[in-house]
Amino acid sequence: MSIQIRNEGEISAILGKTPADKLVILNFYAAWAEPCTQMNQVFEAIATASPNAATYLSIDAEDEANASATEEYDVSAVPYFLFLKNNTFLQKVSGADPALLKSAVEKHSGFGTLNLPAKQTTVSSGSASNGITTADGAGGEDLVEDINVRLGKLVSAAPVMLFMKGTPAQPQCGFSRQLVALLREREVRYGFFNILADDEVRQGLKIFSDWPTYPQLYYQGVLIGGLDIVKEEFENDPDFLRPGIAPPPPPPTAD
Ligand SMILES: N[C@@H](CCC(=O)N[C@@H](CS)C(=O)NCC(=O)O)C(=O)O
Repeated sequence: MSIQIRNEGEISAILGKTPADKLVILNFYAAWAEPCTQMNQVFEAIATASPNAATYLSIDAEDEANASATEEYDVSAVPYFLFLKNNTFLQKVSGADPALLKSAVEKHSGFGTLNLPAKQTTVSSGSASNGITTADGAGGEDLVEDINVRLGKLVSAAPVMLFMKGTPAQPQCGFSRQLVALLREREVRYGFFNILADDEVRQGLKIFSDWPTYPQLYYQGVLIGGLDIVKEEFENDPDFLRPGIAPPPPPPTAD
């Protein structure tokens, strides 16, 4: 079984007492992201099949207590696996790719071939980005359709979804930083997508939602707006986005 990390200090303590030749694998995940659920199962299956091959750490990338770790290890998307030995970076595996994760463990642990149940090593049909599994577009009309299908899934990936520049732990723009601070202040739980890591989403969502800028906040797949709108909503309604209470309808257009 992997070790569930509760704060950044636990990672340092474990790294500090791990022998120099032993592999350490950090699994950064988000609870709301379906590809993370799948990869968490693969991670646990590997840890169970080969408990001595590595020290296996599971880290909730959205937990405030782990914010400095996600910053230090530059986690901009989940699932995200980091391979370390003697505190030195060896490899990262980003996205939901069970076969790649398995082969990276085999390569760096020196423990040979891992025997896992077949279903644990099947690569899903899509590629993963920012924690969301996407369809592989074939081109032309199919591709356009796939982008819209993908965006439709993305905006509903969590009840409250924030599309931002950077991550909550490391916002890359003042507007995104302010919106993260507002949500944190109001204790709103949300999923996030770093649009700087995916230009297709960055440009596509502007058209899809007819909103030209970031951040963009969605509630149950419906656009609420950018920073100015969300700020206004919080000022006008103390219950805005409070769990169990629906927000007012979204504004018709960006100005
Ligand atoms: N007043 C806007 C500010 C947001 C904004 O102007 N964002 C710009 C700069 S970070 C943006 O996203 N530009 C489009 C882009 O970078 O793709 C709001 O309420 O959200």
